[in-house]
Amino acid sequence: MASTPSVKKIMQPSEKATSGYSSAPMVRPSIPEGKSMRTADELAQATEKISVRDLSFYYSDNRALTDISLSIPERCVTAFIGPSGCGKSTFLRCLNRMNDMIEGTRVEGKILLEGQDIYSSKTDIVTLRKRIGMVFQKSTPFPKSIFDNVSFGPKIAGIKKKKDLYEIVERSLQRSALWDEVKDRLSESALNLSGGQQQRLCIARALANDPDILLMDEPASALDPASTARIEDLIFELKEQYTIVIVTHNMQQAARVSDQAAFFYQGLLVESGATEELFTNPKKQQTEDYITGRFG
Ligand SMILES: Nc1ncnc2c1ncn2[C@@H]1O[C@H](COP(=O)(O)OP(=O)(O)OP(=O)(O)O)[C@@H](O)[C@H]1O
Repeated sequence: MASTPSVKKIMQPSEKATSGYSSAPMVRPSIPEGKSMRTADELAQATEKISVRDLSFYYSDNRALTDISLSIPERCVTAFIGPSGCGKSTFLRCLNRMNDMIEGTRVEGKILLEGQDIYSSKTDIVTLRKRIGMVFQKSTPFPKSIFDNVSFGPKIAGIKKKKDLYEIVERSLQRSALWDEVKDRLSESALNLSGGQQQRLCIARALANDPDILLMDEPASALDPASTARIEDLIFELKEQYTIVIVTHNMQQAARVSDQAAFFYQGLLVESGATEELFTNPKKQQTEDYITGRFG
């Protein structure tokens, strides 16, 4: 007989003594001025790219996500925030079915991509993962040339002509803001690039598959401040063309790059909304406590 999944409860602020609360001064992340961040009204009017409905996710008998419902607007940046272990990465991986690769996992509920349930038996996973590219925390270039790294996906997809591949490589590297730095050394090993360049190469590799959604799991957490700033600028530029979902521990980063933010805690979506509002006037005390650094 299957055992009952464990259900985690939300910690109340009154339990702060044992829940990672800090006595450090509260610091609210500042919303940068002059950046074209979508307002709540604009988000409400944006086309819905992904609709998550009552999603629960299990690692064997352990429920890691409970009844998540969230709308992800097209051509906007949505940031998932929350303390370690709250389920941000698990949720991100649900969006392109990367969790399918982990044995014993199970999903309840629906994720609709432009109205089509990605967990339907009719979904072709290869096509889905081409449409929804992913960039990880640690850059993972193959030990091959810069050109081969970026052209890898298109080659697998059957594109053979050198000229076509070159065009894709050039376009992808331009979009990932790396072209000018590498155009004269495309045949050099990707492993010779700096950490920040390698991460932009991985973004180019994802873009080469011509996705319309990019999932990014802590894409800048291993980088120095200058490389982080480049990735953040890039995310801001890419949202003109792509729907972007980013997991970040860094509140300032979420405030700088995202239009919408979703705060998770212990597998629950506590609150989501326009970043500007969530960071200045959250509806829930828990959100306020987290974004001002009182716990987590
Ligand atoms: N492969 C796995 N097998 C079993 N349990 C897992 C697996 N990956 C994550 N979990 C569990 O699921 C829960 C959510 O983890 P997840 O990595 O999604 O959280 P997170 O918010 O992304 O954390 P972090 O910010 O530390 O990366 C945790 O309890 C974690 O232990």
